[in-house]
Amino acid sequence: MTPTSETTIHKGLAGVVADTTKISKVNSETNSLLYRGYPVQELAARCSFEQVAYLLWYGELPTADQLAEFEKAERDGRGLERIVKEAIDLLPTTTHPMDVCRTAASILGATHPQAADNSREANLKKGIDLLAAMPAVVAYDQRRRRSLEEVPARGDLSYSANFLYMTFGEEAAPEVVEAFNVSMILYAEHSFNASTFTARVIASTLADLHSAVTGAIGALKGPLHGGANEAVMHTFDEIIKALPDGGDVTEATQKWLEDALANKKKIMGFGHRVYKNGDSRVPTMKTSLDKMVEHYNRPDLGELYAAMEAAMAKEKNIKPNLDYPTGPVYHLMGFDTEMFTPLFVASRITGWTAHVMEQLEANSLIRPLSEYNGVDERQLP
Ligand SMILES: CC(=O)SCCNC(=O)CCNC(=O)[C@H](O)C(C)(C)COP(=O)(O)OP(=O)(O)OC[C@H]1O[C@@H](n2cnc3c(N)ncnc32)[C@H](O)[C@@H]1OP(=O)(O)O
Ligand SMILES: O=C([O-])CC(=O)C(=O)O
Repeated sequence: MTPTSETTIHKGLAGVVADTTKISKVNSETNSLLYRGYPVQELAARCSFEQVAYLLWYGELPTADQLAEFEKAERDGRGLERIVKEAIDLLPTTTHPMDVCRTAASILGATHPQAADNSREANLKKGIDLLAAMPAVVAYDQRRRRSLEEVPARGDLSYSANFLYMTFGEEAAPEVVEAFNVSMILYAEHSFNASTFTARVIASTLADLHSAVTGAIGALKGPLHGGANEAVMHTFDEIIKALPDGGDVTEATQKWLEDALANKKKIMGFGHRVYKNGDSRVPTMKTSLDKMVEHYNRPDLGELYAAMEAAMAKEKNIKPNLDYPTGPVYHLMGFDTEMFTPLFVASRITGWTAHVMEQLEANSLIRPLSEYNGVDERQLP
């Protein structure tokens, strides 16, 4: 079929249902999100990120024995091979951490013994190896930017506790580990978002899983997608910088927003392609933010968060998405702003790879059509 000017174009594929999935259900009418049928809020309240990763990949929550085996595989894979560290060391510290993650994912693929094997069994192994390695990549990169020595992984800690330990060199408080675990669970999966769809497009050509993940990292980097969690913090920094001593945060935020909207800027951390009445994950993450604001005694950040949310509601009637509360949570934990989206990567590896496996189970090359609107056929001079 050759599209004509009468063909309906679905710009940005908005509203297009491209395939079925059993992995998650995003329901904008009920403002809900299910992973394999379970409400994400319940998973965040009662499960570890490791349990959720297992659920996304295998379709069911693990039994105690299955979880023990799964956790052992994740803990065994925590170290970083020398080649990955050497490659990271070759990159200047001006390199964006998302480029470091993308490079690391590519090297992990180039050196994986089962790289070319696209069986489900091999892809599960590659998935857990990536899940185990990415925290080490992020922690290694964060520390080298601060001229600090690498901290080796601890096999006696959970995924989240070890992630924080490797990054900051000391055990985090239980409430901080809990908030981090919640963020990992909420970021894990969200149906056909741009980076997951990228992974599925790449998988549909029968390329290998690491290629799909590497491409997905590139798609996540943009500020209209995962990069928004960093951008939220840049917004807060700008408002704080412009705030005169003893100035009113609400007024300063309102002014910043009016200027930004007058300049036709998109306000990062707000709006969503699917949810038009608020993101299902925000209330859970906001509760974690409140706990972190209290834990670190930073009511000023809580105030700024509330001021921008209220100003956006007044000016545009647009609600926050998950990146809005997550950015300040990671800031309070001590991560550099540029490390926020790599944290999203570490979590979303689970969703991406679950989708790669699902795509391969009933594959069809993803190749839409385009309507040509360039110059008519003509002769060479
Ligand atoms: C984890 C995630 O990836 S969640 C998304 C993270 N991304 C962001 O936070 C970036 C900021 N948000 C946005 O740019 C958008 O809301 C998107 C890209 C997420 C969704 O966009 P779309 O569904 O394509 O909606 P679209 O951009 O067409 O917006 C519809 C209207 O709302 C406005 N709008 C939407 N979001 C915003 C925003 N954040 N700031 C200002 N205006 C906005 C648009 O300007 C547009 O207005 P118009 O009709 O007057 O032109
Ligand atoms: O679904 C989307 O378009 C973006 C998003 O919230 C996510 O990937 O978590």
